[in-house]
Amino acid sequence: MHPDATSPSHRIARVAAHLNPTRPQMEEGAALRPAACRAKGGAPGFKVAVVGAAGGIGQSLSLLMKMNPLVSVLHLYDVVNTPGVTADVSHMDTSAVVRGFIGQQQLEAALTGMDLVIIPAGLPRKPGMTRDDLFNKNAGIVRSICEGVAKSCPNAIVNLISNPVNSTVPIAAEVFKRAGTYCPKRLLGVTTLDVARANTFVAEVLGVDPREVNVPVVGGHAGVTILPLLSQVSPPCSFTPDEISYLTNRIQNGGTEVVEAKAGAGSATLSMAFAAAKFADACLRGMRGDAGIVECSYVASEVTELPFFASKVRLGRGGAEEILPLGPLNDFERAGLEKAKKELSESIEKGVSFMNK
Ligand SMILES: NC(=O)c1ccc[n+]([C@@H]2O[C@H](COP(=O)([O-])OP(=O)(O)OC[C@H]3O[C@@H](n4cnc5c(N)ncnc54)[C@H](O)[C@@H]3O)[C@@H](O)[C@H]2O)c1
Ligand SMILES: O=C(O)C[C@H](O)C(=O)O
Repeated sequence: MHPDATSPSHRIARVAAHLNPTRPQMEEGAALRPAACRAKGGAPGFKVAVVGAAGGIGQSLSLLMKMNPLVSVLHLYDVVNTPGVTADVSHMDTSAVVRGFIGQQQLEAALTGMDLVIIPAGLPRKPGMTRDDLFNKNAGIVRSICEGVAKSCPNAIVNLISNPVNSTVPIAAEVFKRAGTYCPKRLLGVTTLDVARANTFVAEVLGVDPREVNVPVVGGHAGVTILPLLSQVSPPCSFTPDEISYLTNRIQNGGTEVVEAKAGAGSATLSMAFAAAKFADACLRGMRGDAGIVECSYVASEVTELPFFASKVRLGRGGAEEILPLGPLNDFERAGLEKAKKELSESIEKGVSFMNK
């Protein structure tokens, strides 16, 4: 260590370097290092990147991940506005060291060494659009980010949020296959918001606390592909046919409900950040070796004849260690499953074809 390294003037110089937003590190790709003022690198925990960190989901998600005690290093990457988000989040007095990265030339630095990469990058819907209408813009964004993952942190677990999830997960799988880094267990499409909505709406109907309710939601993440299994709600309960129809419709259209309420200002961001943080926390606990961590996720699967499907998965050190079976379905759910599979199959094919063009 330099003899003056711990002197007050040396420490102040390093703090000042951080506070100058035009300092050379940012241009050279070395990133914001607010915590470099003191050696904090010893804190145990995982290295997590949020890609799309300056967006509606990304900002709240960055805040929530900074609050997670399992995170020791938090990298925030976006193509715009990361310095401000990074400076802001880095002032939270929690232990994770926060570093910011901006622009394609810093993607590699942002991803190198990461254990978990959470991707909420890409355009959100406006009223009148389907998630599939985002395909043309978001497919390329997801491809380039996943190429970065394959190159810089091929062993990281990926939580993919960008829509249309039913197609972006197959795109990511193709990118990793081409790079020779594909491990199906490590690629997880985030469908936790469907479960959060299902728990909320079911709890409203039952008149109980949503935290006591767990509704498996299987299939995919768009319209009829979102299939809540209301016959398998925990704790066990029953619904009238009207309640089943109301709940299924509301859960399948929860995203559209928010898009319409926001009236052109985007889609779900706050509830999504909450759901993504919950899912990431479950992944991190699994990676740490905790037992019995089960969440729904859209993954490579043999639960149906389709190559990807959302269902309950057991999370472990390597990601989705086990894909759990669907369990017994009633007639209504079996009919829903057939509709879901038809649409899912087209969305999966669309993602794979995009990569084969
Ligand atoms: N899986 C889900 O349940 C779910 C829920 C809500 C939203 N979403 C999806 O998440 C995505 C983001 O939504 P949002 O509301 O945060 O949108 P947003 O527009 O507010 O933010 C997106 C961010 O991505 C960034 N970005 C664009 N291209 C990028 C790239 N190549 N690399 C890194 N960052 C890039 C943008 O600069 C922006 O900051 C959308 O596709 C949306 O449909 C998914
Ligand atoms: O509905 C959207 O477009 C965003 C997201 O997929 C959601 O379910 O809220």
